[in-house]
Parts: sequence; structure tokens; C-alpha cells
Amino acid sequence: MDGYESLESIGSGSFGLIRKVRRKADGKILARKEIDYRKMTTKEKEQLVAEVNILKDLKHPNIVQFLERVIDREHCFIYILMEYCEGGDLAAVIKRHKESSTPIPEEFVWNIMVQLIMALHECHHGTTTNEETHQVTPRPILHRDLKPDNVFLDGKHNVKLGDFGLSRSLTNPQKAFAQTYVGTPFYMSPELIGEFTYDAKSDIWSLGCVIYELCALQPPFLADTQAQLSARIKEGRVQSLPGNYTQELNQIVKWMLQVNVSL
Ligand SMILES: CNC(=O)c1c(C)[nH]c(/C=C2\C(=O)Nc3ccc(Cl)cc32)c1C
Repeated sequence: MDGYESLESIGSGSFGLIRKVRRKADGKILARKEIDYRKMTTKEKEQLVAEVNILKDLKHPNIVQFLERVIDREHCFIYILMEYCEGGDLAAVIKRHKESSTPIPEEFVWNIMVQLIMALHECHHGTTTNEETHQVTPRPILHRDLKPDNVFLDGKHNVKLGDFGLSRSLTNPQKAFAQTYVGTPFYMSPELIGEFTYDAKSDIWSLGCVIYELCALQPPFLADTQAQLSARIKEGRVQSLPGNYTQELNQIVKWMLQVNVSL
């Protein structure tokens, strides 16, 4: 990694820490995920390969841009260079507003929601084009771990969906078929609890949880145990947003958190 100057650590992602770095050639600031693969299981290494293959195929203004992957075999490290998001993650935004007891402005919530819908549309309905044949193929990708910690902000209020460490590419786009579920329990969708399967609707459910949390400054479903949380999620009873948010926003969140919706 001689071409980069290491700066401070800025967080942790799937498999490793995230560090701010400066590219020596042009001074550009980037984010670098640093992964020590000595301790990784075979399955984790496969998951990491899948993450890189998914990330490098995704080019969209609302998805963190992958730049390059570097393998340091001498020290058993893999480095993933990605765009820097100076605004940090949404979890920190929620924490700041919760600590100061100030609601997040509705305008900001709509802005986040629209941009995350664009990012998820690119994941779920994106395509790849073969350079030789120019054949266009659907390339459905499930994020599977959408949560405030995985949503980042650049310096211009642009929203960037990040950390595809648990994402999956659906090889057969006709079948929105199941994938084994992993991810953050608070944002687990009802279909996961039942059959532990995952499809595009589940990312929409997680989006509903993120938007709800931006407004209520806490997740829509809370419990002390996984069993209690699962029961509450399957029941699907969601409190309305705080009174300062409009009925329109309330309704959209309720639609995204509706149990047994078949798209
Ligand atoms: C306290 N840390 C931060 O404010 C922060 C900042 C300024 N940037 C980040 C994170 C990322 C960042 O800046 N670019 C990223 C690309 C991919 C992933 Cl998974 C994360 C990032 C974070 C967590």
C-alpha cells in the first residue's frame, strides 16, 4: 500500500476496520477497508470474494464506489479502496439527534429515503452488459443488511449505501428465491423469521425500519430477547411516527413495514 498515506481509523465494516487514507499521486482522500484474512474461515473468505465481486460491478451515485482491491500476501491482508464519505454514517446522525432530543427534519428523511430507494432499485433491478456481445443481463443483488450503520453521507448530502459484506447476487433472476439469512436482528423482516429466507422485499422492510428510526430515533421493533423481537416483528404492529411528521411519510413507512405483502 505504498501509494497511500494511512490516516485515522474511521470505523469498522464487515470483516475489518475502515481507515481514511490519502492517495499520494493526487492527494485524493479515500476509505480503505483493511482485512486480516489469516483468521478468516473458508466461508468468510468466500463471502469476502462475493462482496468485492458485487461492489466492483455496482456503479451508482447512491452506492459507495469501489475503486480497487489490493492483496498483501506477505502480511495476509486484503485492502478494499472505496470512496470517502465525509458525513459518516446514519447511525451517528440518529445518535446525535437522540442525545440532543432534536427531531431529524422531515425534508432530510425524505431525501435519505428517495436516495436509498434509488440504491436498492439499482441493486434489485440492475443489469450487466457483456463488453463483447453487448448482451444485457439482469443482475439482481440483495443487500441483506440495510441498517443506519451501513448508510453513509458524503459532503453534499448525497446518500451512499455501503458495506455489501452480507449481500448476495441472485444467479437466477426469475426466482426471487431464498437465501439463508444473516444480518442485524432489529431489521429482520417477517419472512426471515418464518422461513429464514430472504428476497428483495426484505431489503424494503429493512428500509422501512431505517426510515422509521430516523423519525422515532429508535427502531420500530424493540425487545429484550430475540424471541420477543421475532414475535413483535411477525405481529407487525408499528407505532405511528411522532406527531411532527406528516401522514404521507407515516403511510409510506407503514407500507414498507406491512407483513405478508406480495409484490
Ligand atoms: C466516525 N466515523 C465517521 O464519521 C466515518 C466517516 C467520515 N466515513 C465513514 C465510513 C466510510 C467512508 O467514508 N467510506 C466508506 C466506504 C465503505 C464503507 Cl463500508 C464505509 C465507509 C465513517 C464510519
